[in-house]
Amino acid sequence: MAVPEFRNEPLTDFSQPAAHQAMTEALAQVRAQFGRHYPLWIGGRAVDTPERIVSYNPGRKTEVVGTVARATREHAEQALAAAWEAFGPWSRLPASARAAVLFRAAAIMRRRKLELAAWEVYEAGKTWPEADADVAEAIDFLEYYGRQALRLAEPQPVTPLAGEFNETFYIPLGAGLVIPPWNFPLAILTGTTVGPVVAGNTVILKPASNTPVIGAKFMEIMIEAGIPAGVINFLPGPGPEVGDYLVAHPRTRFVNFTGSMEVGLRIYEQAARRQPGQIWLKRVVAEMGGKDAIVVDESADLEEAANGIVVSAFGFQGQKCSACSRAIVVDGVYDEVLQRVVEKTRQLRVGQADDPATQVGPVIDQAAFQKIMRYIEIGRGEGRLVVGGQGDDREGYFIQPTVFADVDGRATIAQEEIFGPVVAFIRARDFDHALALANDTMYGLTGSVYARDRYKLERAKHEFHVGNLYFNRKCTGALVGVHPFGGWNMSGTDAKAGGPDYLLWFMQPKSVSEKL
Ligand SMILES: NC(=O)c1ccc[n+]([C@@H]2O[C@H](COP(=O)([O-])OP(=O)(O)OC[C@H]3O[C@@H](n4cnc5c(N)ncnc54)[C@H](O)[C@@H]3O)[C@@H](O)[C@H]2O)c1
Ligand SMILES: N[C@@H](CCC=O)C(=O)O
Repeated sequence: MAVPEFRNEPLTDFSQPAAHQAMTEALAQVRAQFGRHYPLWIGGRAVDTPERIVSYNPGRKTEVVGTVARATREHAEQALAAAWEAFGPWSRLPASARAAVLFRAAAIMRRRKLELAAWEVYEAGKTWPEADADVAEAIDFLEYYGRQALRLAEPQPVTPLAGEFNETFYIPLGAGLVIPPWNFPLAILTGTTVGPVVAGNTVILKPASNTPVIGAKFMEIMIEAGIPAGVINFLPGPGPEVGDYLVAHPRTRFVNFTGSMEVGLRIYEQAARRQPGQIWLKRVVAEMGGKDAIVVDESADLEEAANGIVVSAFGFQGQKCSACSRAIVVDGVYDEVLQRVVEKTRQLRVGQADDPATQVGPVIDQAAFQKIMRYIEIGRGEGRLVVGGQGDDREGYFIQPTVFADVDGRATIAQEEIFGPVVAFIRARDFDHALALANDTMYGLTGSVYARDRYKLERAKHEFHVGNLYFNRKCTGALVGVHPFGGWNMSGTDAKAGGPDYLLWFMQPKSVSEKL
Protein backbone atom coordinates (compact mmCIF):
# COMPACT_ATOMS: atom_id res chain seq x y z
CA MET A 1 0.00 0.00 0.00
CA ALA A 2 1.60 3.29 -1.09
CA VAL A 3 0.70 6.21 1.13
CA PRO A 4 2.03 9.76 1.05
CA GLU A 5 4.40 10.84 3.81
CA PHE A 6 2.71 11.78 7.09
CA ARG A 7 2.02 15.51 7.55
CA ASN A 8 0.27 17.15 10.49
CA GLU A 9 -3.25 18.33 9.84
CA PRO A 10 -3.29 22.13 9.44
CA LEU A 11 -5.13 24.20 12.04
CA THR A 12 -8.06 26.42 11.08
CA ASP A 13 -7.39 30.15 10.94
CA PHE A 14 -10.54 31.61 12.45
CA SER A 15 -9.44 35.15 11.66
CA GLN A 16 -10.40 34.33 8.05
CA PRO A 17 -14.03 35.39 7.51
CA ALA A 18 -14.93 32.15 5.69
CA ALA A 19 -13.62 29.95 8.50
CA HIS A 20 -15.29 32.15 11.11
CA GLN A 21 -18.60 31.89 9.28
CA ALA A 22 -18.26 28.12 8.82
CA MET A 23 -17.63 27.62 12.55
CA THR A 24 -20.59 29.82 13.46
CA GLU A 25 -22.78 27.64 11.24
CA ALA A 26 -21.31 24.42 12.68
CA LEU A 27 -22.10 25.62 16.22
CA ALA A 28 -25.69 26.34 15.20
CA GLN A 29 -26.06 22.93 13.52
CA VAL A 30 -24.69 21.13 16.55
CA ARG A 31 -26.86 23.11 18.95
CA ALA A 32 -29.90 22.04 16.91
CA GLN A 33 -28.95 18.41 17.68
CA PHE A 34 -28.77 18.89 21.47
CA GLY A 35 -30.62 16.32 23.54
CA ARG A 36 -30.20 13.40 21.15
CA HIS A 37 -29.59 9.94 22.57
CA TYR A 38 -26.69 7.63 21.70
CA PRO A 39 -26.51 3.84 22.25
CA LEU A 40 -23.75 1.45 23.31
CA TRP A 41 -22.17 -0.53 20.47
CA ILE A 42 -21.49 -4.18 21.24
CA GLY A 43 -20.44 -6.63 18.53
CA GLY A 44 -21.69 -4.27 15.82
CA ARG A 45 -25.14 -3.89 17.42
CA ALA A 46 -26.60 -0.68 18.88
CA VAL A 47 -27.74 -1.45 22.42
CA ASP A 48 -29.88 0.84 24.56
CA THR A 49 -30.22 0.80 28.33
CA PRO A 50 -32.87 2.07 30.74
CA GLU A 51 -30.27 4.13 32.61
CA ARG A 52 -28.55 7.03 30.87
CA ILE A 53 -25.51 9.25 31.24
CA VAL A 54 -26.56 12.88 30.80
CA SER A 55 -23.92 15.15 29.27
CA TYR A 56 -24.13 18.85 30.15
CA ASN A 57 -22.54 21.98 28.69
CA PRO A 58 -20.05 23.11 31.38
CA GLY A 59 -20.60 26.74 30.38
CA ARG A 60 -24.40 26.57 30.76
CA LYS A 61 -24.73 23.88 33.30
CA THR A 62 -28.41 23.03 32.84
CA GLU A 63 -28.08 22.68 29.05
CA VAL A 64 -28.15 19.00 28.02
CA VAL A 65 -25.79 18.28 25.12
CA GLY A 66 -27.00 14.71 24.79
CA THR A 67 -27.67 11.47 26.62
CA VAL A 68 -25.79 8.22 26.24
CA ALA A 69 -26.71 4.68 27.24
CA ARG A 70 -25.08 3.53 30.46
CA ALA A 71 -23.50 0.08 30.46
CA THR A 72 -23.69 -2.47 33.25
CA ARG A 73 -21.42 -5.40 34.04
CA GLU A 74 -23.55 -7.66 31.84
CA HIS A 75 -22.84 -5.36 28.91
CA ALA A 76 -19.16 -5.39 29.82
CA GLU A 77 -19.18 -9.19 29.74
CA GLN A 78 -20.94 -9.19 26.34
CA ALA A 79 -18.53 -6.58 24.97
CA LEU A 80 -15.49 -8.61 26.00
CA ALA A 81 -16.94 -11.73 24.37
CA ALA A 82 -17.66 -9.73 21.20
CA ALA A 83 -14.12 -8.32 21.16
CA TRP A 84 -12.60 -11.81 21.43
CA GLU A 85 -14.90 -13.12 18.71
CA ALA A 86 -13.78 -10.33 16.38
CA PHE A 87 -10.10 -10.74 17.28
CA GLY A 88 -9.39 -13.78 15.09
CA PRO A 89 -10.51 -12.36 11.73
CA TRP A 90 -9.34 -8.81 12.46
CA SER A 91 -5.87 -9.87 13.59
CA ARG A 92 -5.44 -12.00 10.46
CA LEU A 93 -6.19 -9.13 8.08
CA PRO A 94 -3.11 -7.63 6.47
CA ALA A 95 -1.96 -4.40 8.13
CA SER A 96 -2.83 -2.52 4.95
CA ALA A 97 -6.52 -3.49 5.29
CA ARG A 98 -6.61 -2.35 8.90
CA ALA A 99 -4.77 0.88 8.06
CA ALA A 100 -7.26 1.56 5.27
CA VAL A 101 -10.07 1.83 7.84
CA LEU A 102 -8.05 4.46 9.74
CA PHE A 103 -7.31 6.45 6.60
CA ARG A 104 -11.01 6.46 5.70
CA ALA A 105 -11.90 7.58 9.22
CA ALA A 106 -9.35 10.41 8.92
CA ALA A 107 -10.99 11.52 5.67
CA ILE A 108 -14.44 11.52 7.32
CA MET A 109 -13.15 13.52 10.30
CA ARG A 110 -11.52 16.00 7.93
CA ARG A 111 -14.86 16.53 6.18
CA ARG A 112 -16.63 16.95 9.55
CA LYS A 113 -13.83 18.91 11.22
CA LEU A 114 -15.73 22.01 12.32
CA GLU A 115 -18.80 20.05 13.31
CA LEU A 116 -16.64 17.88 15.60
CA ALA A 117 -14.93 20.99 16.97
CA ALA A 118 -18.36 22.48 17.69
CA TRP A 119 -19.31 19.40 19.75
CA GLU A 120 -16.12 19.95 21.78
CA VAL A 121 -16.95 23.61 22.36
CA TYR A 122 -20.27 22.60 23.89
CA GLU A 123 -19.45 19.35 25.62
CA ALA A 124 -15.91 20.06 26.90
CA GLY A 125 -15.91 23.89 27.09
CA LYS A 126 -13.02 24.23 24.62
CA THR A 127 -12.49 27.56 22.90
CA TRP A 128 -12.62 27.50 19.09
CA PRO A 129 -8.85 27.11 18.54
CA GLU A 130 -8.47 24.50 21.30
CA ALA A 131 -11.37 22.46 19.89
CA ASP A 132 -10.03 22.71 16.36
CA ALA A 133 -6.56 21.58 17.51
CA ASP A 134 -8.06 18.55 19.25
CA VAL A 135 -9.85 17.43 16.08
CA ALA A 136 -6.69 17.98 14.03
CA GLU A 137 -4.76 15.80 16.50
CA ALA A 138 -7.35 13.03 16.21
CA ILE A 139 -6.90 13.08 12.42
CA ASP A 140 -3.12 13.00 12.94
CA PHE A 141 -3.38 9.89 15.14
CA LEU A 142 -5.40 8.08 12.46
CA GLU A 143 -2.99 9.00 9.69
CA TYR A 144 0.16 8.42 11.74
CA TYR A 145 -0.73 5.09 13.37
CA GLY A 146 -1.99 3.77 10.04
CA ARG A 147 1.47 4.39 8.59
CA GLN A 148 3.24 2.94 11.65
CA ALA A 149 1.23 -0.27 11.30
CA LEU A 150 2.39 -0.58 7.69
CA ARG A 151 6.01 -0.07 8.78
CA LEU A 152 5.81 -2.63 11.59
CA ALA A 153 4.32 -5.22 9.23
CA GLU A 154 7.57 -5.20 7.25
CA PRO A 155 10.11 -7.99 7.99
CA GLN A 156 12.21 -7.06 11.04
CA PRO A 157 16.01 -7.19 10.72
CA VAL A 158 17.79 -10.28 12.12
CA THR A 159 21.45 -11.27 11.82
CA PRO A 160 21.96 -13.97 9.13
CA LEU A 161 23.13 -17.38 10.36
CA ALA A 162 24.41 -20.04 7.98
CA GLY A 163 22.17 -23.14 7.86
CA GLU A 164 19.07 -21.44 9.28
CA PHE A 165 16.29 -19.24 8.02
CA ASN A 166 15.34 -16.76 10.79
CA GLU A 167 12.63 -14.18 11.05
CA THR A 168 11.08 -11.94 13.70
CA PHE A 169 7.70 -10.33 13.37
CA TYR A 170 5.07 -8.60 15.51
CA ILE A 171 1.67 -10.01 16.39
CA PRO A 172 -1.16 -8.32 18.32
CA LEU A 173 -2.05 -9.13 21.93
CA GLY A 174 -5.80 -9.77 21.92
CA ALA A 175 -8.86 -8.00 23.32
CA GLY A 176 -8.19 -5.03 25.59
CA LEU A 177 -9.74 -2.11 27.38
CA VAL A 178 -9.30 1.57 26.45
CA ILE A 179 -10.00 4.22 29.10
CA PRO A 180 -9.36 7.79 27.92
CA PRO A 181 -9.89 11.09 29.82
CA TRP A 182 -12.33 13.91 28.95
CA ASN A 183 -9.78 16.68 28.42
CA PHE A 184 -8.78 15.77 24.85
CA PRO A 185 -12.12 14.15 24.19
CA LEU A 186 -11.57 13.28 20.55
CA ALA A 187 -7.77 13.23 20.13
CA ILE A 188 -6.79 11.03 23.07
CA LEU A 189 -9.89 8.86 22.71
CA THR A 190 -9.08 8.32 19.03
CA GLY A 191 -5.34 7.75 19.50
CA THR A 192 -5.67 5.35 22.42
CA THR A 193 -8.31 3.33 20.54
CA VAL A 194 -6.99 3.17 17.00
CA GLY A 195 -3.35 2.55 18.06
CA PRO A 196 -4.12 -0.90 19.51
CA VAL A 197 -6.75 -1.56 16.84
CA VAL A 198 -4.55 -0.94 13.82
CA ALA A 199 -1.94 -3.20 15.43
CA GLY A 200 -4.51 -6.02 15.11
CA ASN A 201 -6.18 -5.95 18.53
CA THR A 202 -9.85 -5.51 19.36
CA VAL A 203 -11.04 -3.21 22.12
CA ILE A 204 -13.73 -2.10 24.50
CA LEU A 205 -13.74 1.69 24.59
CA LYS A 206 -15.06 3.21 27.80
CA PRO A 207 -15.23 6.98 27.21
CA ALA A 208 -15.05 9.49 30.07
CA SER A 209 -18.49 10.24 31.48
CA ASN A 210 -18.12 14.01 30.94
CA THR A 211 -17.66 13.75 27.17
CA PRO A 212 -19.52 10.63 25.99
CA VAL A 213 -21.30 12.36 23.07
CA ILE A 214 -17.97 13.08 21.37
CA GLY A 215 -17.13 9.41 22.00
CA ALA A 216 -20.39 8.45 20.27
CA LYS A 217 -19.47 10.66 17.29
CA PHE A 218 -16.11 8.85 17.03
CA MET A 219 -17.94 5.52 17.03
CA GLU A 220 -20.29 6.67 14.24
CA ILE A 221 -17.26 7.68 12.19
CA MET A 222 -15.46 4.37 12.70
CA ILE A 223 -18.62 2.48 11.65
CA GLU A 224 -18.95 4.67 8.55
CA ALA A 225 -15.25 4.04 7.82
CA GLY A 226 -15.95 0.29 7.79
CA ILE A 227 -14.65 -1.01 11.13
CA PRO A 228 -15.92 -4.61 11.34
CA ALA A 229 -18.40 -5.62 14.06
CA GLY A 230 -16.82 -6.21 17.48
CA VAL A 231 -13.45 -4.64 16.71
CA ILE A 232 -14.36 -1.50 18.69
CA ASN A 233 -17.06 -1.94 21.30
CA PHE A 234 -18.36 1.36 22.69
CA LEU A 235 -19.20 1.06 26.37
CA PRO A 236 -19.94 4.28 28.25
CA GLY A 237 -20.45 3.55 31.93
CA PRO A 238 -19.29 4.38 35.40
CA GLY A 239 -15.50 3.95 35.77
CA PRO A 240 -15.62 2.31 39.18
CA GLU A 241 -18.29 -0.20 38.03
CA VAL A 242 -17.63 -1.13 34.39
CA GLY A 243 -13.94 -0.04 34.41
CA ASP A 244 -12.94 -1.90 37.56
CA TYR A 245 -14.77 -5.03 36.41
CA LEU A 246 -13.03 -5.14 33.04
CA VAL A 247 -9.59 -4.20 34.42
CA ALA A 248 -9.78 -7.16 36.80
CA HIS A 249 -11.31 -9.55 34.24
CA PRO A 250 -9.08 -12.59 33.52
CA ARG A 251 -9.80 -12.35 29.76
CA THR A 252 -8.73 -8.69 29.45
CA ARG A 253 -5.37 -8.82 27.68
CA PHE A 254 -4.32 -5.16 28.02
CA VAL A 255 -5.47 -1.84 29.44
CA ASN A 256 -4.72 1.44 27.69
CA PHE A 257 -5.44 4.12 30.28
CA THR A 258 -4.94 7.89 30.22
CA GLY A 259 -6.11 9.92 33.21
CA SER A 260 -5.30 10.85 36.77
CA MET A 261 -2.53 9.33 38.86
CA GLU A 262 -5.04 8.09 41.45
CA VAL A 263 -7.06 6.07 38.93
CA GLY A 264 -3.95 5.03 36.98
CA LEU A 265 -2.28 3.57 40.07
CA ARG A 266 -5.42 1.70 40.98
CA ILE A 267 -5.63 0.18 37.49
CA TYR A 268 -1.91 -0.68 37.50
CA GLU A 269 -2.30 -2.52 40.79
CA GLN A 270 -5.55 -4.28 39.91
CA ALA A 271 -4.27 -5.41 36.54
CA ALA A 272 -1.12 -6.85 38.12
CA ARG A 273 -3.14 -9.24 40.28
CA ARG A 274 -3.56 -12.59 38.55
CA GLN A 275 -7.17 -13.76 38.47
CA PRO A 276 -8.27 -17.41 38.48
CA GLY A 277 -8.02 -18.69 34.89
CA GLN A 278 -5.79 -15.83 33.72
CA ILE A 279 -2.90 -17.06 31.55
CA TRP A 280 -1.01 -13.82 30.80
CA LEU A 281 0.53 -10.76 32.38
CA LYS A 282 -1.81 -7.92 31.41
CA ARG A 283 -0.06 -5.22 29.48
CA VAL A 284 -0.85 -1.84 31.07
CA VAL A 285 -0.23 1.56 29.59
CA ALA A 286 -0.99 4.26 32.17
CA GLU A 287 -0.39 7.83 31.08
CA MET A 288 -1.11 10.06 34.07
CA GLY A 289 -0.87 13.57 35.49
CA GLY A 290 1.78 16.25 35.70
CA LYS A 291 3.10 19.14 37.77
CA ASP A 292 4.84 20.81 34.89
CA ALA A 293 7.30 23.67 35.27
CA ILE A 294 8.59 26.46 33.07
CA VAL A 295 12.07 27.56 34.13
CA VAL A 296 13.12 31.10 33.23
CA ASP A 297 16.80 31.96 33.26
CA GLU A 298 18.37 35.45 33.38
CA SER A 299 19.52 35.00 29.79
CA ALA A 300 15.95 34.46 28.51
CA ASP A 301 13.83 36.66 26.29
CA LEU A 302 11.50 37.72 29.10
CA GLU A 303 8.57 38.69 26.89
CA GLU A 304 8.66 35.30 25.18
CA ALA A 305 8.91 33.59 28.56
CA ALA A 306 5.90 35.49 29.94
CA ASN A 307 3.86 34.62 26.85
CA GLY A 308 4.88 30.97 27.17
CA ILE A 309 3.85 30.83 30.83
CA VAL A 310 0.43 32.41 30.19
CA VAL A 311 -0.48 30.22 27.24
CA SER A 312 0.79 27.04 28.94
CA ALA A 313 -0.92 27.80 32.27
CA PHE A 314 -4.30 28.98 31.01
CA GLY A 315 -4.87 27.27 27.64
CA PHE A 316 -8.03 25.15 28.02
CA GLN A 317 -8.33 26.56 31.55
CA GLY A 318 -5.16 24.73 32.65
CA GLN A 319 -6.89 21.37 32.14
CA LYS A 320 -3.99 19.74 30.32
CA CYS A 321 -1.63 17.19 31.78
CA SER A 322 1.06 19.33 30.13
CA ALA A 323 -0.13 22.64 31.65
CA CYS A 324 2.41 24.90 33.34
CA SER A 325 1.43 24.96 37.00
CA ARG A 326 4.85 26.10 38.28
CA ALA A 327 6.82 29.08 36.96
CA ILE A 328 10.32 28.79 38.37
CA VAL A 329 12.16 32.03 37.74
CA VAL A 330 15.70 32.97 38.76
CA ASP A 331 15.99 35.80 41.23
CA GLY A 332 17.47 38.47 38.90
CA VAL A 333 14.44 38.45 36.54
CA TYR A 334 11.72 37.12 38.85
CA ASP A 335 9.92 40.41 39.50
CA GLU A 336 9.92 41.43 35.87
CA VAL A 337 8.62 38.08 34.56
CA LEU A 338 5.96 38.02 37.28
CA GLN A 339 4.81 41.53 36.39
CA ARG A 340 4.56 40.69 32.69
CA VAL A 341 2.61 37.50 33.41
CA VAL A 342 0.22 39.36 35.70
CA GLU A 343 -0.45 42.02 33.05
CA LYS A 344 -1.07 39.44 30.33
CA THR A 345 -3.28 37.35 32.63
CA ARG A 346 -5.44 40.39 33.44
CA GLN A 347 -6.11 40.81 29.73
CA LEU A 348 -7.42 37.27 29.23
CA ARG A 349 -11.08 37.13 28.43
CA VAL A 350 -13.06 34.56 30.41
CA GLY A 351 -16.43 33.54 29.02
CA GLN A 352 -18.58 31.07 27.13
CA ALA A 353 -16.57 28.79 24.87
CA ASP A 354 -18.90 29.35 21.91
CA ASP A 355 -18.01 33.06 21.93
CA PRO A 356 -15.07 33.43 19.51
CA ALA A 357 -13.57 36.20 21.67
CA THR A 358 -13.25 33.91 24.69
CA GLN A 359 -9.73 32.82 25.65
CA VAL A 360 -10.58 31.01 28.90
CA GLY A 361 -13.80 28.96 29.02
CA PRO A 362 -15.44 26.98 31.84
CA VAL A 363 -13.82 24.12 33.75
CA ILE A 364 -15.41 20.75 33.13
CA ASP A 365 -17.87 20.24 36.00
CA GLN A 366 -18.93 21.05 39.54
CA ALA A 367 -16.43 18.64 41.10
CA ALA A 368 -13.56 20.22 39.15
CA PHE A 369 -14.79 23.71 40.05
CA GLN A 370 -14.88 22.85 43.76
CA LYS A 371 -11.52 21.11 43.70
CA ILE A 372 -9.79 24.02 41.95
CA MET A 373 -11.41 26.57 44.27
CA ARG A 374 -10.20 24.52 47.25
CA TYR A 375 -6.64 24.72 45.89
CA ILE A 376 -7.06 28.48 45.44
CA GLU A 377 -8.03 28.71 49.13
CA ILE A 378 -4.95 26.68 50.05
CA GLY A 379 -2.88 28.96 47.80
CA ARG A 380 -4.01 32.04 49.70
CA GLY A 381 -2.19 30.62 52.71
CA GLU A 382 0.85 29.50 50.74
CA GLY A 383 1.61 32.47 48.49
CA ARG A 384 0.69 36.01 47.49
CA LEU A 385 -2.40 36.11 45.25
CA VAL A 386 -1.45 38.57 42.50
CA VAL A 387 -4.24 38.06 40.00
CA GLY A 388 -7.48 36.03 39.78
CA GLY A 389 -8.71 33.89 42.63
CA GLN A 390 -12.45 34.24 41.96
CA GLY A 391 -14.84 31.59 40.72
CA ASP A 392 -18.45 31.88 39.58
CA ASP A 393 -20.57 28.77 39.14
CA ARG A 394 -23.99 30.39 38.80
CA GLU A 395 -24.38 29.79 35.06
CA GLY A 396 -21.38 27.56 34.32
CA TYR A 397 -18.07 26.66 35.96
CA PHE A 398 -15.93 29.76 35.45
CA ILE A 399 -12.69 30.44 37.32
CA GLN A 400 -10.51 33.50 36.78
CA PRO A 401 -6.95 32.68 35.68
CA THR A 402 -4.99 32.81 38.91
CA VAL A 403 -1.36 33.56 39.75
CA PHE A 404 0.22 33.05 43.16
CA ALA A 405 3.64 34.62 43.75
CA ASP A 406 6.39 33.68 46.20
CA VAL A 407 5.32 30.07 46.66
CA ASP A 408 7.66 27.59 48.32
CA GLY A 409 8.68 24.65 46.13
CA ARG A 410 7.29 22.19 48.71
CA ALA A 411 3.94 23.97 49.13
CA THR A 412 0.80 21.99 48.34
CA ILE A 413 -0.01 24.12 45.27
CA ALA A 414 3.55 23.55 44.04
CA GLN A 415 3.35 19.78 44.49
CA GLU A 416 -0.20 18.54 43.72
CA GLU A 417 -1.82 18.56 40.29
CA ILE A 418 -4.58 21.20 40.39
CA PHE A 419 -5.79 20.72 36.80
CA GLY A 420 -7.19 24.22 36.56
CA PRO A 421 -6.15 27.79 35.69
CA VAL A 422 -3.73 28.27 38.58
CA VAL A 423 0.03 28.85 38.41
CA ALA A 424 2.51 29.17 41.30
CA PHE A 425 5.56 31.42 40.92
CA ILE A 426 8.62 30.06 42.69
CA ARG A 427 11.79 32.13 43.12
CA ALA A 428 15.08 30.34 42.40
CA ARG A 429 18.47 31.57 43.64
CA ASP A 430 20.13 30.65 40.35
CA PHE A 431 19.82 28.20 37.44
CA ASP A 432 21.10 25.23 39.50
CA HIS A 433 18.46 25.90 42.11
CA ALA A 434 15.81 26.33 39.38
CA LEU A 435 16.58 22.88 37.96
CA ALA A 436 16.52 21.34 41.44
CA LEU A 437 13.11 22.91 42.10
CA ALA A 438 11.80 21.78 38.71
CA ASN A 439 12.80 18.18 39.49
CA ASP A 440 11.41 18.27 43.02
CA THR A 441 8.13 16.55 42.18
CA MET A 442 6.91 12.98 41.89
CA TYR A 443 5.74 13.71 38.34
CA GLY A 444 7.85 14.09 35.18
CA LEU A 445 5.68 14.91 32.21
CA THR A 446 6.51 18.20 30.45
CA GLY A 447 8.83 21.10 31.16
CA SER A 448 10.18 24.11 29.41
CA VAL A 449 13.30 26.26 29.76
CA TYR A 450 13.58 29.82 28.56
CA ALA A 451 17.27 30.74 28.17
CA ARG A 452 19.65 31.99 25.52
CA ASP A 453 22.69 30.55 27.31
CA ARG A 454 23.62 27.37 25.38
CA TYR A 455 25.43 25.83 28.40
CA LYS A 456 22.29 26.09 30.45
CA LEU A 457 20.06 24.61 27.75
CA GLU A 458 22.51 21.74 27.36
CA ARG A 459 22.51 21.10 31.11
CA ALA A 460 18.72 21.11 31.17
CA LYS A 461 18.67 18.63 28.29
CA HIS A 462 20.35 16.09 30.58
CA GLU A 463 19.26 17.17 34.04
CA PHE A 464 15.61 18.27 33.74
CA HIS A 465 13.81 14.97 34.26
CA VAL A 466 10.66 14.98 32.14
CA GLY A 467 9.40 12.99 29.19
CA ASN A 468 8.77 16.07 27.02
CA LEU A 469 11.20 18.97 27.39
CA TYR A 470 10.89 22.19 25.39
CA PHE A 471 13.29 25.09 24.95
CA ASN A 472 12.11 28.68 24.46
CA ARG A 473 8.51 27.66 23.78
CA LYS A 474 5.37 26.67 25.66
CA CYS A 475 5.22 23.30 27.42
CA THR A 476 1.87 22.28 25.90
CA GLY A 477 0.82 21.34 22.36
CA ALA A 478 2.86 18.25 21.44
CA LEU A 479 2.30 17.35 17.80
CA VAL A 480 1.80 13.79 16.61
CA GLY A 481 4.95 12.48 14.93
CA VAL A 482 6.89 15.59 15.92
CA HIS A 483 6.90 15.38 19.74
CA PRO A 484 6.14 11.78 20.83
CA PHE A 485 4.31 12.32 24.11
CA GLY A 486 4.52 10.71 27.55
CA GLY A 487 5.94 11.25 31.01
CA TRP A 488 8.21 9.68 33.60
CA ASN A 489 7.84 8.71 37.24
CA MET A 490 4.27 9.23 38.51
CA SER A 491 3.33 10.71 35.13
CA GLY A 492 3.15 7.17 33.85
CA THR A 493 4.54 4.53 31.57
CA ASP A 494 5.96 6.99 28.99
CA ALA A 495 4.23 5.21 26.11
CA LYS A 496 5.07 8.09 23.77
CA ALA A 497 1.74 8.59 22.07
CA GLY A 498 2.20 9.81 18.52
CA GLY A 499 5.67 8.27 18.34
CA PRO A 500 7.14 5.41 16.31
CA ASP A 501 7.26 3.01 19.31
CA TYR A 502 3.66 3.46 20.45
CA LEU A 503 2.09 0.50 18.63
CA LEU A 504 4.68 -1.86 20.13
CA TRP A 505 2.93 -1.49 23.49
CA PHE A 506 0.06 -3.47 21.94
CA MET A 507 2.08 -6.11 20.11
CA GLN A 508 4.42 -8.97 20.91
CA PRO A 509 7.40 -10.00 18.83
CA LYS A 510 7.74 -13.61 17.71
CA SER A 511 10.95 -15.18 16.41
CA VAL A 512 10.80 -18.22 14.13
CA SER A 513 13.90 -20.22 13.22
CA GLU A 514 14.00 -23.01 10.59
CA LYS A 515 16.95 -25.35 10.02
CA LEU A 516 17.80 -25.45 6.33
N1 LIG B 1 -0.22 11.82 30.50
C1 LIG B 1 -1.13 12.07 29.57
O1 LIG B 1 -0.92 11.85 28.38
C2 LIG B 1 -2.46 12.64 29.97
C3 LIG B 1 -3.29 13.14 28.98
C4 LIG B 1 -4.52 13.68 29.35
C5 LIG B 1 -4.91 13.71 30.68
N2 LIG B 1 -4.07 13.22 31.63
C6 LIG B 1 -4.45 13.29 33.03
O2 LIG B 1 -5.82 12.92 33.16
C7 LIG B 1 -6.41 13.56 34.28
C8 LIG B 1 -7.70 14.24 33.88
O3 LIG B 1 -8.56 13.36 33.26
P1 LIG B 1 -9.78 12.66 34.02
O4 LIG B 1 -10.36 13.61 35.01
O5 LIG B 1 -10.66 12.10 32.99
O6 LIG B 1 -9.04 11.51 34.80
P2 LIG B 1 -9.69 10.31 35.63
O7 LIG B 1 -8.55 9.48 36.12
O8 LIG B 1 -10.66 10.78 36.63
O9 LIG B 1 -10.52 9.51 34.55
C9 LIG B 1 -9.90 8.97 33.40
C10 LIG B 1 -10.75 7.83 32.87
O10 LIG B 1 -10.76 6.79 33.85
C11 LIG B 1 -12.08 6.39 34.09
N3 LIG B 1 -12.16 5.81 35.44
C12 LIG B 1 -12.40 6.45 36.60
N4 LIG B 1 -12.36 5.57 37.62
C13 LIG B 1 -12.08 4.36 37.08
C14 LIG B 1 -11.90 3.05 37.62
N5 LIG B 1 -12.00 2.82 38.92
N6 LIG B 1 -11.61 2.03 36.76
C15 LIG B 1 -11.49 2.28 35.45
N7 LIG B 1 -11.66 3.49 34.89
C16 LIG B 1 -11.95 4.52 35.69
C17 LIG B 1 -12.89 7.64 33.86
O11 LIG B 1 -14.24 7.34 33.64
C18 LIG B 1 -12.21 8.21 32.65
O12 LIG B 1 -12.67 7.56 31.49
C19 LIG B 1 -5.36 14.55 34.76
O13 LIG B 1 -4.70 14.01 35.87
C20 LIG B 1 -4.42 14.68 33.57
O14 LIG B 1 -3.14 15.09 33.92
C21 LIG B 1 -2.87 12.68 31.30
N1 LIG C 1 -0.57 16.21 24.43
C1 LIG C 1 -1.08 17.40 25.08
C2 LIG C 1 -1.43 17.16 26.51
C3 LIG C 1 -2.30 15.98 26.82
C4 LIG C 1 -2.70 15.99 28.25
O1 LIG C 1 -3.65 16.54 28.72
C5 LIG C 1 -0.05 18.51 25.02
O2 LIG C 1 1.06 18.27 24.61
O3 LIG C 1 -0.38 19.62 25.43
